[in-house]
Amino acid sequence: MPKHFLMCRPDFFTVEYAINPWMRPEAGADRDVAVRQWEGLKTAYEELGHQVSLIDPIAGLPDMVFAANGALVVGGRVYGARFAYPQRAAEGPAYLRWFTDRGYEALEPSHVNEGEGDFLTLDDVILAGTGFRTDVVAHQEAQEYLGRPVVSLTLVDPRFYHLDTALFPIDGHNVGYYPAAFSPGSLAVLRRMFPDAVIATDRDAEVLGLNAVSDGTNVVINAEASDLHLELKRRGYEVIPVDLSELRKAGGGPKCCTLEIRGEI
Ligand SMILES: NC(=[NH2+])NCCC[C@H](N)C(=O)O
Repeated sequence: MPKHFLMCRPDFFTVEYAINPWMRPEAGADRDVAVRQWEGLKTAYEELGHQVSLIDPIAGLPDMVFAANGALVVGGRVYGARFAYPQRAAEGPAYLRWFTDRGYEALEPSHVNEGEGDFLTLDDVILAGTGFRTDVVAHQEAQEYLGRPVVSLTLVDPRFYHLDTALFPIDGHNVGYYPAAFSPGSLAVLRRMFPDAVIATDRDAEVLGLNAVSDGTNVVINAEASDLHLELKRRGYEVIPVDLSELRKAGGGPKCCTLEIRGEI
């Protein structure tokens, strides 16, 4: 089944502030390299038959490339984002406007939440992260608006500040995740819900290997996550490695650059 993704070209990408432990403004980042790597990701999706729509980047919003944070779209309904840090605040309304301009039904959120960075949608449940960015009350707001069960998971390692840095849906019913990123209670929930999950190693997690995008057959994943590649191949998945090393300097990977639009209007 082809998917529909929203992406944002990193034309204004920089690392000029630090809101997660990956970001080192003094080290900077190369925008041209970032654009080239991002083009590689977009091409990978298109070659797999997925549709990519684009939102115009805005000068002064260097993290806008991380489209996953812009909203959560399920069944054609758009739950808007409200960013935790002022540096990214203007992205929420910009992404929301992209959808309302195209006729989508949308909710302006009352609570802090960073879209698909912290909400990952499976067939029967939405997994929702909290602890660093998204307020747990936003989980309830999303459940009420989208009419899907939302399960809250608490993140405890600041390197894995969004749920999508520590876990990814492999298909509609199973996930891969990094156990050390979760609180003991949340880890017990994951073990109960997903007894057959793919468990990532420290090495996978440290290259943001969990920040992957699967269509149920193909997994688009950071090139360096070699342990995960092997395990996914062993399970019969097609591994599509991408190099997003320049965007990782801002704490992002393939999934961060990708907002899935589920259910057209
Ligand atoms: N979905 C994601 N994990 N996005 C990555 C966002 C990176 C961005 N620099 C931030 O800290 O907000």
